[in-house]
Amino acid sequence: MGVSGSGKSTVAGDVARRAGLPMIEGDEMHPAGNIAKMSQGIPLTDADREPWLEAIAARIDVWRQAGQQGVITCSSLKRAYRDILRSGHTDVHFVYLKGSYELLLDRMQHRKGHFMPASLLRSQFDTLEEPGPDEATAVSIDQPEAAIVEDALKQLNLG
Ligand SMILES: Nc1ncnc2c1ncn2[C@@H]1O[C@H](COP(=O)(O)OP(=O)(O)OP(=O)(O)O)[C@@H](O)[C@H]1O
Ligand SMILES: O=C(O)[C@H](O)[C@@H](O)[C@H](O)[C@H](O)CO
Repeated sequence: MGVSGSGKSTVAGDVARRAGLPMIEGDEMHPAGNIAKMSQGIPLTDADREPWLEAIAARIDVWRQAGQQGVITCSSLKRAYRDILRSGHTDVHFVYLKGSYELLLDRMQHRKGHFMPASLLRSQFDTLEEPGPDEATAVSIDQPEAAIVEDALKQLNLG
């Protein structure tokens, strides 16, 4: 979890590979209307995000029912969103990729070919309810990718 540009896709891909787990890109589960909105620089509302979060929770439940683990990326900005993803279970572990607005803006401005404009970063931070240690383990993104991945694997007891 983390705001746009925090490295969810990058880190989740590495973590999944290292741990031998399947990985799903949460952004690919957005309804088309959500992608269209973000592409136009319009922030999503709670109502826009709800069906998307429900779809991700359902996908997690498929893994749960199969007795399998997996890695899935999702911004998960508010506690209420994380509640939807947990859906009352204690087996959903969040890794919060934490970084400053300035660092993220720089990364988003240098990223090519992504639908999310850097202009939406401010609203991502405005929406973000940072998870406390009761909800997630935070990993600083102000370090090389490999170090972030090591931290995440350790926090998840996968390393
Ligand atoms: N540790 C890092 N150091 C430097 N650049 C990084 C690091 N991690 C990711 N990046 C770069 O930052 C950008 C954002 O990363 P990425 O696309 O993985 O973020 P994201 O959270 O999945 O974004 P979004 O939610 O918007 O899809 C990419 O260009 C990526 O290459
Ligand atoms: O909750 C949200 O506003 C969205 O999930 C965004 O965070 C994007 O999907 C994603 O991060 C793309 O950049």
